[in-house]
Amino acid sequence: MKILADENMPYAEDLFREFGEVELVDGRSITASQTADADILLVRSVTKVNQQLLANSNKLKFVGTATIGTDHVDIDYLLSKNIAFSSAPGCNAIAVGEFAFIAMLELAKRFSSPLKEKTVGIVGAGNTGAAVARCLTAYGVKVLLCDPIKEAEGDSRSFCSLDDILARCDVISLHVPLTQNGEFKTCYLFDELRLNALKKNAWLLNCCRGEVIDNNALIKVKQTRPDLKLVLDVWEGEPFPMSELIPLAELATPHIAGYSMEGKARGTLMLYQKVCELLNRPSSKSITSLLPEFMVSNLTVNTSISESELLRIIRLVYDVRDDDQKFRSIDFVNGGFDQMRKSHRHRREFSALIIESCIQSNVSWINELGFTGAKG
Ligand SMILES: NC(=O)C1=CN([C@@H]2O[C@H](COP(=O)(O)OP(=O)(O)OC[C@H]3O[C@@H](n4cnc5c(N)ncnc54)[C@H](O)[C@@H]3O)[C@@H](O)[C@H]2O)C=CC1
Ligand SMILES: O=C(O)C(=O)[C@H](O)COP(=O)(O)O
Repeated sequence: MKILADENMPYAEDLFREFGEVELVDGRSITASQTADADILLVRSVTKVNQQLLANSNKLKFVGTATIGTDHVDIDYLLSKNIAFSSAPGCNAIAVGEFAFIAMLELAKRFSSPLKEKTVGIVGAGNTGAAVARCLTAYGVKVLLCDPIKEAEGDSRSFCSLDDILARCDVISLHVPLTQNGEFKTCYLFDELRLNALKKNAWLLNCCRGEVIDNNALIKVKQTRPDLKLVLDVWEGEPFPMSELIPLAELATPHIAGYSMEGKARGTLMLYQKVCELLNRPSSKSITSLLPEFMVSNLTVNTSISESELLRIIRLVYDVRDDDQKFRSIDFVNGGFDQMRKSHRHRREFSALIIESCIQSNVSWINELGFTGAKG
């Protein structure tokens, strides 16, 4: 059996070699001739999986994307060809949630404007949106949710309209899939009108898909609204973001909000489990067996923790400023965006750090944030 996998999919060889020969390829430039003799195709968000790519793929039984988003896959085409498909829902939701929370703490410090005093609006209350909300709620920040689809489905959480979010929130974080049609389409959900409706001094974070914000409109609005602060992890036209937009963002990164080692491992593992199911084979692997040891094991906190101290602890696990700084210096024309993503293997989730607190009042919120509590 031949398994063709994106080379930017950690642990693909370790997990899939039990099924046959694993060939690693550049996902961005994968061709129809490469997929022609594949039985299993494993991709990430940079591969457009469609009729053109699969024109000669007569043996293909399964396509898996180790991502949450599926806007790069023509799922109807796969269905029509009887090719099984799976994405990895939720695999990197914790990573995105922590990334957005960390970015908010960084802005709070940079502008001496405490996060705890803000109201944060989350647009899209699925796996990633809920993960951000979990961090914020654990930390005691007021959160409003906007998700008309979940609301219509009868989800028991309370929801606001997008207009409400725009009017009431100091911080807005976007967590919707990219959709081109329908009543709730998200392409250019944030157009010039909505961008101009943001509250004075608002912070806008985009960790979902670049096209959810009209990037040209964002450049235009930002020119007359220096009060707005932007965190942009995703960009229209990746891997070539608009060069004028990058300096306008406080934090700018190359679509790596979901790139924790844990998130990537979970994504690959979820596809491995799907293939086991498809082939009727037992799945024996777990993510702990895949992950390397974290550089710090235990941390003991002796006092109550201020916001800037929390950020100092978090920077031990992941310092987003490093990625921001590197991003601003990469050579976009010569593949810098993808290179930075491929070599991104340093980030861990909060759970990698075991925190013991001598102060009882710290314990529950530290654990709710996702850090691991010390055992007895
Ligand atoms: N930057 C990164 O590295 C990553 C980006 N993503 C992106 O984030 C997106 C969301 O991921 P999840 O939260 O896991 O997906 P999800 O499917 O769990 O949740 C998305 C939510 O958005 C809601 N929604 C759809 N249209 C909406 C609209 N017009 N207004 C408000 N809510 C709307 C849906 O009802 C759903 O509850 C993915 O589709 C992917 O494109 C996901 C992971 C990593
Ligand atoms: O899961 C998603 O959806 C994402 O956006 C991924 O985190 C993006 O990673 P790549 O698939 O582009 O490596």
